[in-house]
Amino acid sequence: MAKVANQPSLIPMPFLVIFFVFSIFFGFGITLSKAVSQTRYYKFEVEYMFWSPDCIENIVMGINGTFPGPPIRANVNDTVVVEVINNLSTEGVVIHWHGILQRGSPWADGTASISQCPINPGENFTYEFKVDKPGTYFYHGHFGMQRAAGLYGSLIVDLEEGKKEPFQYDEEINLLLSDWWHASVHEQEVGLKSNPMRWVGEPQTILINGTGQFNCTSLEKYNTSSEHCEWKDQCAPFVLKVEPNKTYRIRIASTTSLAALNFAISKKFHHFSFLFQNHTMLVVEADGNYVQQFVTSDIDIYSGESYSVLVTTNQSTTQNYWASIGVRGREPKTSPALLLFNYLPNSVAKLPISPPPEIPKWNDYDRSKNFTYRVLASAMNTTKPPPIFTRRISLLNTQNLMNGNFIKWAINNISLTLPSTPYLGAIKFGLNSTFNQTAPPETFPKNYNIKIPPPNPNTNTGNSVYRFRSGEIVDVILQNANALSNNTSEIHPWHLHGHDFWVLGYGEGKFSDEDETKLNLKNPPLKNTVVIFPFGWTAIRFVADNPGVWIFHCHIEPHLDMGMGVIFAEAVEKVREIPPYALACGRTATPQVVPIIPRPNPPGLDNPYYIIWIGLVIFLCVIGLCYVCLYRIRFNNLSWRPYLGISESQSNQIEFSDLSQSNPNPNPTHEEP
Ligand SMILES: O=C1O[C@H]([C@@H](O)CO)C(O)=C1O
Repeated sequence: MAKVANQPSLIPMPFLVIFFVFSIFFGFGITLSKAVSQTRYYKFEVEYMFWSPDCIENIVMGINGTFPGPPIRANVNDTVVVEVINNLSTEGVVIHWHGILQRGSPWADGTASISQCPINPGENFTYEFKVDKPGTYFYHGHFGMQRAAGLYGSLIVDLEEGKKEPFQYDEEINLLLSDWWHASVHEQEVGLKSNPMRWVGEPQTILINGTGQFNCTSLEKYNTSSEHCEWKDQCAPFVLKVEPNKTYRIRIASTTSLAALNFAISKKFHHFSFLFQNHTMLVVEADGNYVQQFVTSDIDIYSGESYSVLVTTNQSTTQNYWASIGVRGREPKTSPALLLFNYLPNSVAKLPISPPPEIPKWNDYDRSKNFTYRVLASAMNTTKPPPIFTRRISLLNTQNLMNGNFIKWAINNISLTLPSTPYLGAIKFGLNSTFNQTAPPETFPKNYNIKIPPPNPNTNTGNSVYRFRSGEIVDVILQNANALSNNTSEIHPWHLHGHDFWVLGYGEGKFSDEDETKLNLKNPPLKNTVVIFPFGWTAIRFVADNPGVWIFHCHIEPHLDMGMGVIFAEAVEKVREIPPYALACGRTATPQVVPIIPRPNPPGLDNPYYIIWIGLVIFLCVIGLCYVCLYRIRFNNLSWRPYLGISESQSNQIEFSDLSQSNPNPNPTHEEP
């Protein structure tokens, strides 16, 4: 009788066990990660439409028939897919996702001439990007002055489900602030390019989530019995219905074309303070990064910035209260917008007994600096700046003349004019003739006097690029200077695409060696937009670790239009796929019909429950398979033997050593004694 040998396995046992365990983790890992991260699909049809943002009928650039565009909301690690359909009759369009870093998707940054070609009228383009950081963001047009035309909306990224913010609140309110002109952006743009230049002037109205009231004091507006101010839907006064003794997270983002704003919630230190409200704000987030929390009665917010503040409704419940939003940094000609905190169950018609909080004086720069300098990184922000830089670029901001007459803004005496071929494609494919290959200046003359108008008021225009190797640690010193008029220097909020940067410091006058020693490497805030104050400097640091082409520019829309920006190209050789339609213009256009980027999977597949089921089925199958293998091996039910050409009965007679033979004898003659 043949001795039953220890059963060998076709697949060694340890391997099977590893495979088994790995399958479980892998199956579950995929299932869970898919279940928690989703793809959020949006379809945006961009069109001009009649609208009355401030009760005066005008034309706005709306999305899906609404102004501002629909809010986008996603969780960290989600993928956002936005199909943009251009329904404008005669203009191209692009949409930039402000504050989203676009790691691995530089083509989706939505910047005309930089990351892509404008989407032609009647055509569409699908943006697809991952949101990897929680925070308060927004999106807006980035072609010509389409942001000023009203092409914007908010974009909020929440933490992954189940994760908690490091602060507590009961409810959330989302405010997107903007400014509004009655002159069309076409008129504004032609004015800026004319000789003599026709400046856009101050905005007519400040809008809160797209509504404001022109030429009608907001107080009148809130008085529902006022005959002077018609109460129309599209410009209804902004009312925040709040419940007493709750904490609200107010997300505030500014997409203004020009105005620096102040959001004031209370009036401090007044003799009759018992008459006034004393709401306070606790600042907790800036540009999608947690900050060292501090209490304030008002915040300054520059175009391109965002904040989250916590407000507790702890005032007398018998009243309603005002908050005001007014202009800072430029002599205001625009009345502040008002916002009513309607303490429920009070009627909305109950006007507050305390007057609206006053906006600080527009040119009280010390106050502005005091606020801005308080924004520092929270101790929780573990990303510290590298201690040294490997490259420093000093950018002198001047207002200047071009060809003797045209007014421009210039950086190191170059006023940016964008090329027709997007840089991303041009650099990736080595199309050197599409833009100036001479490197732009890394600095400006040491003896430049920033206190006087440019001595040689004659700027060049240009489109050259600062190129960075992967991993370079870049410091940029933004140096402000006197504009064309004597004793004038303006505020500029600078925004960098593709990165957050550390704000290492601000200072007065010209940046010096002494300033260098005072830079903050301990807790500099991470931001995507930072201000330079008049006649001052601001120092930032970032690591060039995001392959792509990114614009760094003044977020004042007319200033960018007048050339106030530079182009950073980072390790473009590492950029992988660029959808062909993104490059279907200029020298990157191909002669044949360019396919439009295929639509991703139908939304149903991304339903998390569906994915859970698929994952579960795969998991059960793997378990079943492993079980069958292990069972058969363990209990000698060797039904796989036929695959080796062995019958079940014969197989029982085989010694362990026989299996080492490559072709076991089908008619064994040898028997155990
Ligand atoms: O760029 C600008 O031009 C005008 C003014 O300087 C010339 O009219 C202004 O206020 C700006 O910010």
